[in-house]
Amino acid sequence: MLKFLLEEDLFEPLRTFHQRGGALYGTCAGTILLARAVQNPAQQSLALLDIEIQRNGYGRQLESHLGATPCPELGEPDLPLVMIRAPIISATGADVHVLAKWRGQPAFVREGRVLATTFHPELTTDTRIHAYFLEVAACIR
Ligand SMILES: NC(=O)CC[C@H](N)C(=O)O
Repeated sequence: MLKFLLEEDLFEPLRTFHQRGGALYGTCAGTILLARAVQNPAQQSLALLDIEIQRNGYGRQLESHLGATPCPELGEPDLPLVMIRAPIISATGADVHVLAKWRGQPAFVREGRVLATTFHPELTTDTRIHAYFLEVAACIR
C-alpha cells in the first residue's frame, strides 16, 4: 500500500483532503499508513493520526485471531474483532480518543474526522463502525 501511494503520488492529495476537512478511516494496514510514527520496521506514513504503531504487533500469521470487545460509543453488543497480523497501537496523543481496546491496547481510535481500527470490521456482518464513519464524515457525530 505504501509503495502504491508513493508510486501514484497520493500522499499530498490525501493530506490535502484531510486538511480540507475530509474524513478518513483506516483498517489495519490503513491505520499503519495514517499513523504519526511506524515501528517494526520504521517506515514513511501520512502522519494524519497522532499514534505510534507497531506492525505485526501480535506476531506472525499464526497469531491472527478473533475476539470481541466493548465499545461504549457504539453500544451493545461487543464489537467483533478480526485481527489479521494486526498492528498494535503503542502510544496515542492527547487529542486521540480511544473508543475500544483489545488486550489493554487501543484498537479503535478517533482524532477529529480520522478513525482507525487495528482490526477488520468489513469482514464481519457488524456495520456499526462504517455507519459511525458516515456520521463522522457528515459532521453529525
Ligand atoms: N491485515 C492487515 O492489514 C495486516 C497489516 C500487515 N501485517 C502490515 O504490517 O502491513
